Amino acid sequence: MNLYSIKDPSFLKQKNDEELKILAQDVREFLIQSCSRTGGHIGANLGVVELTIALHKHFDSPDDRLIFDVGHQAYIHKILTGRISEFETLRQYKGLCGFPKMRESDHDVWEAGHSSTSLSAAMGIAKARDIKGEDHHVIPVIGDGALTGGMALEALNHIGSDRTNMTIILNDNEMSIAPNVGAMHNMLGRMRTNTQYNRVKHDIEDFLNRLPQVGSRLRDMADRIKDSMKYLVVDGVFFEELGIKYIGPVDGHDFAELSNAINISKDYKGPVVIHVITKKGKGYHPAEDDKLGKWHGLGPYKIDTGEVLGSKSTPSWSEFMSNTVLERAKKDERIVALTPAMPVGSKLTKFQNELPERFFDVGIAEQHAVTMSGGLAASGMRPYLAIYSTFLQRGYDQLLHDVDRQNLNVFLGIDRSGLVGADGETHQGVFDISFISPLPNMTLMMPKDEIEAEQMIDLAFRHEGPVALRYPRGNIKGIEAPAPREPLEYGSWDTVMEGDDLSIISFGPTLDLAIDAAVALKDAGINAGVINARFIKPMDEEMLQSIGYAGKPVLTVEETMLNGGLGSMIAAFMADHGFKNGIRRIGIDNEYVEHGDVNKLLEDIGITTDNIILQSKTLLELENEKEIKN
Ligand SMILES: Cc1ncc(C[n+]2csc(CCOP(=O)(O)OP(=O)(O)O)c2C)c(N)n1
Ligand SMILES: CC(=O)[C@@H](O)[C@H](O)COP(=O)(O)O
Ligand SMILES: [Mg+2]
Repeated sequence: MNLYSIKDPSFLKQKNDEELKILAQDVREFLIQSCSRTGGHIGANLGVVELTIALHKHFDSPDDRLIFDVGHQAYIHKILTGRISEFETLRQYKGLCGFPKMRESDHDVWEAGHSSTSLSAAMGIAKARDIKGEDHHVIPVIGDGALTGGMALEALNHIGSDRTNMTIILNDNEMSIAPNVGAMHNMLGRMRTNTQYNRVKHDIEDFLNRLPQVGSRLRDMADRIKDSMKYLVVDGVFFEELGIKYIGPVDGHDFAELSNAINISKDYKGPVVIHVITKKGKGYHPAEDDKLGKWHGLGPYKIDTGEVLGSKSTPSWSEFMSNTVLERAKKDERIVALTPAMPVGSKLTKFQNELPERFFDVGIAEQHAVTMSGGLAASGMRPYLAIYSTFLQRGYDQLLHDVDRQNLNVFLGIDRSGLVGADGETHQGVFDISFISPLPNMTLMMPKDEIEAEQMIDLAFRHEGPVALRYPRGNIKGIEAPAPREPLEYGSWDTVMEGDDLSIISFGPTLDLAIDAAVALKDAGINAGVINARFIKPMDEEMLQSIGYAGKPVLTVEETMLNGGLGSMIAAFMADHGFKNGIRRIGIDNEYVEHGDVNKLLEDIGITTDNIILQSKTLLELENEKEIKN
């Protein structure tokens, strides 16, 4: 069929299974073609083509509420709700979002990007339905990876005890981004292979139903036999014991099985989980055969070979960090590495292969990862926890209460610090400075290049107390065979360009923009100094005092939120010490930054060389006006 003619999912009601199969084929073909040009979460989406079609056929979205966990697998949902023509702009600046987005469609009733939120959201939506006396279905769709997240378990605990009516779709493809891990994953594996329990249970139910006159004592006895069967034939009937009816396992690529399971669930009063077995990457060989998680989400690729396009000149920051830590770990047995489900993104697979006994992928469990790092440190180990800036948000209390408060030697590698681009609002790594800097014992750094990063790694493993090192998405500079540098002086900033007219203070990738601006300003007769504020906490107070006494205006440049960023800390320092220097700050002002090419986003925000030049000039003009008035 012409997929471009789809306006909403209502057409599915008339389709039989054979027609749905053809539709699924067309959708797959479209996804493979379209994502080869734009990139995106192709593997996850190819796995849920039939499932999403079946959900839209049997439920009535948007009255019935489909809630996609993480939301990276909602492309088919977007196609079926009339958004196919926007796929050429997927994850691009001002284009279609890679996750559900309420402003795009009424069918997107919940937004996400972070994992394991769907069940709590579903509980809230279902409770509101019940309080308001409404009558619609609530259908959270959660993956086996997302089920390893603590929030999902907290929600199940509530849903099961409350017996709230909803249909939970558990999409089990045995993969998180990497192969899934953990006891929950092992348990699902046993359920997947154990169809015996369901068959026996079904046979008994069938038998009882066919005997309408059966006496209550006989029925009670049969029910007890049926209940005890689960202990005999299944390792753990986790969901049923929680009070959630379990239907499955269901072949997630078979429309008849899916329809049957969904229809049973619709008649049931109370919570139901349908355990759907799918194959990530289904229908496209490179993605289907992927055991490493590369095809979970990626950039444009060549369809015939599966080759990922785009040149890679230097190693990524993640690769550099993980490999440098690995080299140190080979010499220091106290060093262990942890990741909450991101061994692929954080490039820790080499560490995992070479030192498996000192590597922990704990699943999507940021809170656990942070506190476990604390536990390791409390016992004399030197844990390195690689964690994306955006996902560290979920481990904040653990960072504060468990790690920082106890002043433990945990080394956080804060991956994807700064703007990340295509994933957008939910994933920009721009809040960590604001939430980490108030923690009294924390050291927070960001290097300007990999040489400085090496010095910081060295410092982090020697330092007593928690240390966080931010590094961006993207690649290192590839500096050739540098001379070994002196160890970093703790808390010291570095003057990279002298200049008396004003000080431009920056760190990390934006430092280069500041240097370019200062060079251009020199040509315009303005003597701008540039300072590398490589320690965000503690700040170099000696240097700030000297700037303060010199009365130099200050321009700060950072790819983070202004509220709580370095600029605001410098402004507070100046005010607290009675300095009246003029200060301007460049950074992100009180808004969420959407998806798109990082350079375009930086331009929108004003984190550019041109704007640094402009703001420097404005700052100096304002200072001159101030002087004239005085
Ligand atoms: C809190 C949080 N941690 C980590 C991630 C990164 N992440 C995105 S999808 C994903 C795997 C999810 O696996 P699953 O739920 O099984 O979905 P699948 O991709 O297999 O369909 C991970 C780890 C995230 N989005 N949110
Ligand atoms: C959906 C999700 O959270 C991840 O798949 C994320 O998109 C990975 O981002 P990177 O590509 O930066 O590793
Ligand atoms: Mg999965």
